Amino acid sequence: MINVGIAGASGYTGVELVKLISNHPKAKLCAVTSNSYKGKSLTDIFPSMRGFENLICEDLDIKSLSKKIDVIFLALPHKVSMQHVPTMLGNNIRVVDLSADYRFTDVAAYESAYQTHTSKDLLKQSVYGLSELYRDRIKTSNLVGNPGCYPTSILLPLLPLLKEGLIQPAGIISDSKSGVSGAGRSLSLSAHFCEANESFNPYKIGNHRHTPEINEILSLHSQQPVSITFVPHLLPLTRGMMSTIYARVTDTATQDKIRKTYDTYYGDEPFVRLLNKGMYPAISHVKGTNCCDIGIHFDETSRQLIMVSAIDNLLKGAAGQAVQNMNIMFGLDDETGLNRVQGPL
Ligand SMILES: NC(=O)C1=CN([C@@H]2O[C@H](COP(=O)(O)OP(=O)(O)OC[C@H]3O[C@@H](n4cnc5c(N)ncnc54)[C@H](OP(=O)(O)O)[C@@H]3O)[C@@H](O)[C@H]2O)C=CC1
Ligand SMILES: CC(=O)N[C@@H](CCC(=O)OP(=O)(O)O)C(=O)O
Repeated sequence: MINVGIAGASGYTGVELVKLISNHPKAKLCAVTSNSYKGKSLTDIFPSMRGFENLICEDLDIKSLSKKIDVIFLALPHKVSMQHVPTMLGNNIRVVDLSADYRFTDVAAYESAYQTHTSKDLLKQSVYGLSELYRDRIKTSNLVGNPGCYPTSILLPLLPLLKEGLIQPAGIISDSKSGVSGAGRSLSLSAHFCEANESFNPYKIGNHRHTPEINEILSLHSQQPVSITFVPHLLPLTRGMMSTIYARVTDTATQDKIRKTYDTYYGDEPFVRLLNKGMYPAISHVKGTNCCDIGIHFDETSRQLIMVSAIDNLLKGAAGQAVQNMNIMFGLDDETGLNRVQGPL
């Protein structure tokens, strides 16, 4: 059994982790932390947990946690994670961090999008947690920087084609949409029901903090630096995310080669589903699952490739992928504890 702690269990990704770990056949939920709900039980915060999981939220006290857990999920805001990670690793606790604090290898890129990094040395040691593409490094890692939700939806369709030289690194555009839970549980005006309901709008065009994360990973796998045009939108949905990505193909690309490349990379992957020609993803088809569905349209005449991906931002975009990474770190099959669909579809 893997003994698990969840820091930030009172948040949206935190409670998804609680649900997944409570149902995981090889993991035991041993500790949950929260500042504002310290001393309260999980059912006080989320009444839907009544009868399923009733742990009491405790302080994030690393000495006390280290006596009962092997691994911790940090469902905490950026900057808060990096205040705790060095001490956790020093106390032999393996870490999957859902914040952006350990996603970057380039300190300057992190600091340009977030804030001064207080444990820069660990960026060399941390592994980017895009499970399908970084599995070999995740296996032996003590510190995984779980990807952002938008980057997961964009990198999964793009990376195989970019690595195999089938799309041009210049001029990639992603038009992406997220449900409101992507903004977290603490109230922001744009997430207010009256603002988001029955509406649809782009935001942070040209200055979203996921752009440097996406560019860094794409550039690491490309012959030349990549600078993507990324336009996020807020959808009036609780959860779910879709990215429609436009790229020019290279001279060698054909429909057949594109499909074969996806088969090579994802044919054996349980959570990436390439749809047949003429079929496209829908948020309702991935909601409650850890899957990323990908549909493509290739126009031979214009040499334009359109990739459409859909994920559940709270699962493959956060808690589900984090559990997938824990499974990889502890030598389990990726699917362990993740092969069920949550909620009605
Ligand atoms: N929502 C999403 O779709 C995705 C989120 N992420 C990332 O996952 C992380 C968690 O996100 P999400 O669950 O949405 O956020 P929420 O705002 O819903 O939850 C944040 C959690 O952190 C705790 N927290 C806040 N401030 C502090 C602090 N100073 N010290 C200790 N704990 C604190 C909060 O509760 P309390 O005050 O009770 O301690 C709460 O449990 C973030 O880094 C986010 O960027 C990544 C991918 C997708
Ligand atoms: C709808 C919405 O507001 N989405 C968030 C997604 C951020 C997220 O959760 O990712 P990180 O972990 O990188 O912060 C946003 O655009 O900032």
